[in-house]
Amino acid sequence: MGVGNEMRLNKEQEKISYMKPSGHALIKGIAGSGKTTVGIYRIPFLLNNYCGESDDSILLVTYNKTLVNYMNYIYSKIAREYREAYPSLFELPKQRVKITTVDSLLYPYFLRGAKRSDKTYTTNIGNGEKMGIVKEYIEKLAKDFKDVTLLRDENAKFLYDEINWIKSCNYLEEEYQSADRIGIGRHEEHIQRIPKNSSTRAAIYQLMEYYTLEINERGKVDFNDIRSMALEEVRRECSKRYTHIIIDESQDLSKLQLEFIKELYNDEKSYSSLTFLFDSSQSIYSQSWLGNGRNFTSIGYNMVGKSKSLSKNFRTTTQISQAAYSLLKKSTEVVRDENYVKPFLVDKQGEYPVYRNFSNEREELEYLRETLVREGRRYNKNEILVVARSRNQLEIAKKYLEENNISASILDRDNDDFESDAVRLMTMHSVKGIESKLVLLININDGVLPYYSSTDETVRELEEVMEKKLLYVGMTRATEQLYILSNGTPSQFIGEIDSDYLRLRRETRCRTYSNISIEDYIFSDKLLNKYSSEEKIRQWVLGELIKTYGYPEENLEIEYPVQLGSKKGFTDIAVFRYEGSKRISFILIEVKAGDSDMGSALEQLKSYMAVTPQAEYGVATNGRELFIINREGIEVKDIPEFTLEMMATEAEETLYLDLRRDRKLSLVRDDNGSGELKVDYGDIIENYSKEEQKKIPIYGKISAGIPIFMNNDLEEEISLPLELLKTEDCFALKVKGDSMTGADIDDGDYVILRQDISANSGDIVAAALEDEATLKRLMKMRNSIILLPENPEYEEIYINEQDVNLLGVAVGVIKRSKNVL
Ligand SMILES: Nc1ncnc2c1ncn2[C@@H]1O[C@H](COP(=O)(O)OP(=O)(O)OP(=O)(O)O)[C@@H](O)[C@H]1O
Repeated sequence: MGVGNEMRLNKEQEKISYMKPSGHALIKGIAGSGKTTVGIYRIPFLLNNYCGESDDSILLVTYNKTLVNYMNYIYSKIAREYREAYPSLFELPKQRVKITTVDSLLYPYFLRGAKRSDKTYTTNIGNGEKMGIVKEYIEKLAKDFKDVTLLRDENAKFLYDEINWIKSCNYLEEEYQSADRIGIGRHEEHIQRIPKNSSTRAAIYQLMEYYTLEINERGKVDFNDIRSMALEEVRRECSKRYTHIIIDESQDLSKLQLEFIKELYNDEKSYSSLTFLFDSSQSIYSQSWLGNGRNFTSIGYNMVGKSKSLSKNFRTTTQISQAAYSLLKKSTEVVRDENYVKPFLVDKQGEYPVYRNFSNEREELEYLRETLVREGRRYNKNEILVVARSRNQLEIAKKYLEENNISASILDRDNDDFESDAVRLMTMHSVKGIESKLVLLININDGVLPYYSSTDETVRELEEVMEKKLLYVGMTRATEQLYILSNGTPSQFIGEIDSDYLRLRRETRCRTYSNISIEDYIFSDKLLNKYSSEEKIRQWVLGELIKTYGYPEENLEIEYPVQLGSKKGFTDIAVFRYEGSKRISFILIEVKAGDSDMGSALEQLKSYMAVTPQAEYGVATNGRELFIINREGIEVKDIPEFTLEMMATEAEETLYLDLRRDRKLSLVRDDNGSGELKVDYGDIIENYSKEEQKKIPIYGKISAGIPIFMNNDLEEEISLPLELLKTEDCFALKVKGDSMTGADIDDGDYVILRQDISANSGDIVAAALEDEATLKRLMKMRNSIILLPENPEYEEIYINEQDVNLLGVAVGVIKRSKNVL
């Protein structure tokens, strides 16, 4: 979570933060929905109201040291900022409140236990030594368990994970034999990782026992030994218990850790509380107990009637949320979890995530460097977070950046300087719970993500789900802008993110490359070689011109001839606009196959533009890289979107939704110089002379889906019959977003609004919310207003009547595309 000066808890969050404590409770919430926020805000509330006795105290606990550091950092920041406004709220007697990790609570008990048994242990055991022991005993056991094919050297890493898992669950052998592995065995069709009651499980259990004995004999312990010894010790005697415990990221705690926390809970007071903050979509460890689908009853709590959900992501922009959810949406393992919370989009306008693929690591690093320099103009270094799957990849990136004079620092459990003036680097696992304005996920390659610990198919299927959640965690860390980079073959998960939500460049509308099937090719009768890889790229570009930029097919041409001296050249695509009936090829596009060098493509493009004086823009792309230049050959952000003015005006036909009369009309503008407008009412066609029309101004975009900044720049004008507009003052806005699609209002349409400051229930209105504007259907309640989207993916906006600044009431819509109705 971050610190927003004006952050106010929403209703759901307020209810949870200030609810009367009554035993155990479950707060489920999607990434960024304010679970940690609620946890932190609940502390002063509990302290002031439910900590009356001298032994009462509060514990906020999680598994991850970095997150604890971060929570303390945020907590003290909030305390500082809000102390003046709410002196009582943040004046916390420190000794009554503890924010810490489970393991640091555990450790003293482990030490006490070791002392009691007169033993000294060291945790100094490296991965090499661990694997060595596992392999040694695999060999021994393979002789006794001849039918167990898993007992092979190459599965050592997997078997080691399994050992860890058994230990983290504190299982006896018969419990392990009947345990649902990874917890998703609840659904019959799900695979058991290893068959229950099998000799394979017997062998693994024995391997676990041998392994533990061996390391203990060497005077060493691993984390699970520490935890289980501590659990034994705390059960013998607990030295401090807490009246209120809040567990953040509870989905990722192991059973041992959860059992330990239970021992610290003083449930004897009438106002005691144990709160689990939980998100099944973010469980990223195989040892996670609850996050892998296990019911809370498995740790002794029945959550029926005790759970609440937070479903709005306040952290990321709508665009980043859409991309992140699209990754999880198709994963049945994730969405069928009984604790899965369906996310709702929050209107928070931003830019789409950028996805780039490079041929090698060096190119990717260079792009990372360039991006950091470019984005460094908008963000401080410590607002930038680079995230990779492994520590090793971070080391490589850090080295490269530092060689290029960009200070970078790897944040981990020992380094929690969130404010230092350096780009922050973190692994995907340690970044959980944390956020940053700009996030760059690097090395999202095949072989890196998903990472498999075994060649066993069933194991891989299960690990795949976890690895997908890991990418989801990474993506949902960005509050403003997200970049996803890969090199070589990209991770399979990239293809699972809906390409609608990815862009090749920031500030360019063009979506990332996606494969179009040959049956859907356009201009297919004109294609010389349908099967070429260049054609794939061209079809993707054509698709973008039509879907993203709104150009009708009539405004596009392929193999457009240009005269180069005595020779004829052919540009791959030309985009036209019309001035009256004059056709102007104002964008020329050169496409190349995926691995082509862009230098020569750019040269070719420039030569074509040089002999085509009307060409204002040139585009060159190979699907991976995209260059957009102007006539001077200088790179520009984007090509223009299609506008009605670009149509051939001799028969410009548009569709108009008359909202007042609920009818659809066709408008045809003649180009005989008279400016006459013909309106087809269905039963009658009327002609309107110029004098019978009214010019209305079109302002900058409004968001139907996403409130965006109002832009007062006058863009252009539109003429409509006076009869349709009546005498009122009207203006038009261009719609952006998809939250009103149920009312036939789509992205790129023009909505005609009557300037007004009052509206009736049921009207579609444009309203300004602070500096932002949004198009929604208005409903009046007693003292408040609900702004309703017409798309089930979006949530309604509740607002006090006096806070609504009405811009206008929609009277009609000019459709961008005439094919939609
Ligand atoms: N009501 C709100 N209004 C505006 N911003 C909010 C609100 N609630 C939370 N936020 C902000 O949203 C971000 C995410 O909050 P928080 O970290 O508490 O979510 P979380 O559910 O714990 O997320 P995750 O599980 O992804 O770590 C933070 O920046 C927080 O300040």
